[in-house]
Parts: sequence; structure tokens; C-alpha cells
Amino acid sequence: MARKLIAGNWKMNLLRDEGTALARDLALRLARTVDPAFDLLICPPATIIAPIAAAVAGSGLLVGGQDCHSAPSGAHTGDIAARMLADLGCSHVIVGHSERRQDHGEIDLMVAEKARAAQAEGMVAIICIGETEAERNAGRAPQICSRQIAGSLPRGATAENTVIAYEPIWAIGTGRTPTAAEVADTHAHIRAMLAVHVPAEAAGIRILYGGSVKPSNAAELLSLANVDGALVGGASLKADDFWAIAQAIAK
Ligand SMILES: O=C(CO)COP(=O)(O)O
Repeated sequence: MARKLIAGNWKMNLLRDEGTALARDLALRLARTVDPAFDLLICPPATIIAPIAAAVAGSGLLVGGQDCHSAPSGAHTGDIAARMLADLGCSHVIVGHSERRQDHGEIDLMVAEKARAAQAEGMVAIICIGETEAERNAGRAPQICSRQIAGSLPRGATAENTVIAYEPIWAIGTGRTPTAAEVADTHAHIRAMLAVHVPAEAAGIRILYGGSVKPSNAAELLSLANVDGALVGGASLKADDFWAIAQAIAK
């Protein structure tokens, strides 16, 4: 079983000085930890990845992007190529976050192409999936996850280059989460879907839970079968909270 991955998605928050200070704080805590039970990743806004990556180099703290374009370069004003993120030292890229699917109309095929672009540059694609509240209420959450995995998983996905993040949209930033039993059920379903699409890799692909993860619920969520880590939004903006979430992993 791979080590758990605790990933922080800073979204559109923090300027250079405060972001660098937060990253340094986390890097210091990680550097002082003997044999950590987790991989720790932060995904700052693209504007401050460069100073942060330089500030934490060698500490073990991983740095990632929140999105990338699917093309290697070209006439795409305002976009960022996977190679540009890799060039700054990023090891991971979040793709297909529900906020990008909603705000920018990203569909599964685009997410798969972005994931493949990140992987082609040697980075790990964190592919986000998850149902809306209406879909959940209609009992369609499993079908939605199945469809998103089928459409968003690129060919050539492996345990090394792919992470799935299950983020029910209604749980993001709301303080609400599914019950432990519901999370366990959904993650088992996702594992089964991976076994259909990438049989040889399915067991090793990490499946993160995201949506209102905080220090008070992290221990329970991270102890569940098939929960291989967390994708944390709001609570990743405070070093104490983000660190407490990582510390909640049972040794
Ligand atoms: O969207 C998320 C992480 O990608 C979750 O955000 P919150 O942890 O703020 O609910």
C-alpha cells in the first residue's frame, strides 16, 4: 500500500509573501519529521509556484499546479503548459477540479487530455471527480463517478502517474461531508471502476477524498479502506490545520 498523500489545494488564495511563509512553515515541519507516514503536497496559485518551489527545495515538501493546458505550447493566451509547471519543479497537477469544470466548462475529454499532458512531462495527474447535490439526491452518484472515470482517465494511466480525488461538490467548502460509510462505499466503487479500466494498476492508484476535510474529521476519513489520502481546500491555508490533518493518519 502506497503512503497516503495529503494534498493542499490553495485555489485562488495567497500572495507571494504569505504563500512562501506558509510553504516554509510546512517544509520545516516535514524536514523535522522522522519517517513521515505521508507525502505532503501543496498546490499554490501558478503566480507563486516559482518562489515557493525555490524556498522549499530539498525539504521533501512536494509542489504542484492546480491546472494545466493540454497542449505542449502555442497560442493559448493566459494558459499554462504542463511543461512550464514541470520546469518550476512541480511533481503533481490537479486536473478537472469541479470549480474548473463549472467555471471553465471543462468536460471529461479535456480533463483526460490535461492529465495526459501532465503525465507526459513526468508529473502525477490528480484527476478530480464527484457528483453535485442534485445528482446525489437522485441516487446517481455512483453513475456520475463511473462516467467521469471512464471519460477523464487517460490511456496509459498508472499507479505512478495517476491519483483520483473524489470530491462531492456539495461537500466542498460547506462543512458538510458524506458519512464514513458513504465515503467507504464510493471509494470502493471507484476502485472497482479503476479495475475495469486499468486492471493491472487499479490496486496501486491512490484515491483521495476531498470536501470539507479538517483536523476534526481527518482521522476517521483517512482510516477508511480505499481512502489513500486527502485533497484539502480551506484547511490547507493554515499550517496548523493542514499539518494536523497529516498527523491524523494512524501510524
Ligand atoms: O475543493 C477542495 C479541494 O480541492 C475541497 O475544498 P474544502 O476543503 O475547502 O472543502
